[in-house]
Amino acid sequence: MSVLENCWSHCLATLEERLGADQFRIWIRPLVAEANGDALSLIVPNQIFLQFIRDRYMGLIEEAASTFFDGEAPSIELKVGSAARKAPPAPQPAAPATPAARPAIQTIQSFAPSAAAAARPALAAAAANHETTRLNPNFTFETLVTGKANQLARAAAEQVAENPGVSYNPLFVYGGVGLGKTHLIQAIGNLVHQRKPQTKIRYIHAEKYVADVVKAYQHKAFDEFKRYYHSLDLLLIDDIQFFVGKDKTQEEFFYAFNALVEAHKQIIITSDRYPKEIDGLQERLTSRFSWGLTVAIEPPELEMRVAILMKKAERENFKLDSTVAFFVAKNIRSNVRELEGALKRVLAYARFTNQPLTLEAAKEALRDILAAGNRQISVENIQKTVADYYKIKVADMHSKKRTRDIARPRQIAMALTKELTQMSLPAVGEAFGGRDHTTVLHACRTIEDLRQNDTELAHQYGVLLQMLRS
Ligand SMILES: Nc1ncnc2c1ncn2[C@@H]1O[C@H](COP(=O)(O)OP(=O)(O)OP(=O)(O)O)[C@@H](O)[C@H]1O
Repeated sequence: MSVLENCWSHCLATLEERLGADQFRIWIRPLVAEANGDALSLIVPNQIFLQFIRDRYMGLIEEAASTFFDGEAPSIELKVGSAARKAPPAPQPAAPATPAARPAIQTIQSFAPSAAAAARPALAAAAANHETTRLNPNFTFETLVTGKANQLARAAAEQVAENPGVSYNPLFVYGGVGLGKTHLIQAIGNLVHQRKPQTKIRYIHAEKYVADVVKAYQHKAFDEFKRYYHSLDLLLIDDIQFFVGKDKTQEEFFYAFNALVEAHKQIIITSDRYPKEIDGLQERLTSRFSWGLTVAIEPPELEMRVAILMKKAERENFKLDSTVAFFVAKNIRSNVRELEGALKRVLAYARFTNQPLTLEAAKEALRDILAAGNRQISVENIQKTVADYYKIKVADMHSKKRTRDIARPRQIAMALTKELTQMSLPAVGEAFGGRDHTTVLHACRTIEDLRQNDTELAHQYGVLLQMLRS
């Protein structure tokens, strides 16, 4: 191996660690390195790729190369060429699980009704419902794409799956609609089940838990209800905000929570909000929720959205062109569920019309969604949404006031406008009381920095993004 080849191997190892497996596989692995005199040429498959690598990853590549040469990076050039691997090597499509190997849907242990309970028809029906408790076998860590938006949450989840009941109890995962909370916590359930099939795991949506409490109440079967829930090893409870206003449910859950945590059994909870923001949950519950670890899942950034699209397309045995993936990811920014919906639509369009999946075909397939999206997001809409959220006046978006409680929301609104509209910096400045474009740039940079370093602000920004895109 030449020195430059060695250097590239070093870069690959560093980048894989820094970027995570999915982004690495999609963006870095297709690059082919060639020594070109003293320079290192990286051959990329197409112009879009080239631009993307230059914008997003060149800094990291140069940094990695310079650590190899103790601070003296070789010159690195990007070239489009046929030597590059045309596409990320497609993983083997998941082999269809044979019933004997693994059932398509895995049934997890549930409580067995007592003879007396079974004799009561409604409770027997409730018990039968428990029998159908399911974890989705597709919701695994392998199928979960990782990026900045969820890497902390994933790391915590993996640790909990390694050592349930030990590291963080409860693990509380929060984030907006369709960002992968259910996927993540079911991945924990699936991994624990795979490693220790005898573990008593229960995944339940909070609404279903409420219904179970109601049934136990109607049939005076609280002892059985308690026996069942208090005997679990791992309880995954999804969308706990549905407990709001349900006092009896909250009381029962409080007992279950205490019993399980005392016995070092693991509880994992999701919600669309930070625990203390869930109005209508008893204080004794919200305070317990922060005993363990609370982690957020944020809306995915562009690279992660592209990675998700590529991965989902691969699972459908479809080789998605990166230009098309980019186009979809740039335009569908609200959440992963919608991204999946858009991908299905694009794939279906190509299949039905029997056309190759070109950029034009993708534009056509998503025409109405894009038109609706573009209609909704205007600077006025952003200013109003942000002002309402922070309880300030819309007029403050245009005013000269500089107090933090007004200036910060205004900076957030400017950053959102830059992100969600096609407006130029001067146009954004104009819309915010005739400010200079440098003020807008400063606002965007400040908010970008705060999003990296201030989790509360990052969460608020994520919520606003979702509100504006929905
Ligand atoms: N990082 C990711 N990688 C791959 N797929 C993802 C990712 N995040 C979300 N998804 C997919 O997006 C879809 C929606 O995710 P999920 O249901 O877990 O969201 P959620 O946050 O629980 O939503 P809700 O708030 O509506 O309950 C699922 O099909 C899931 O597999």
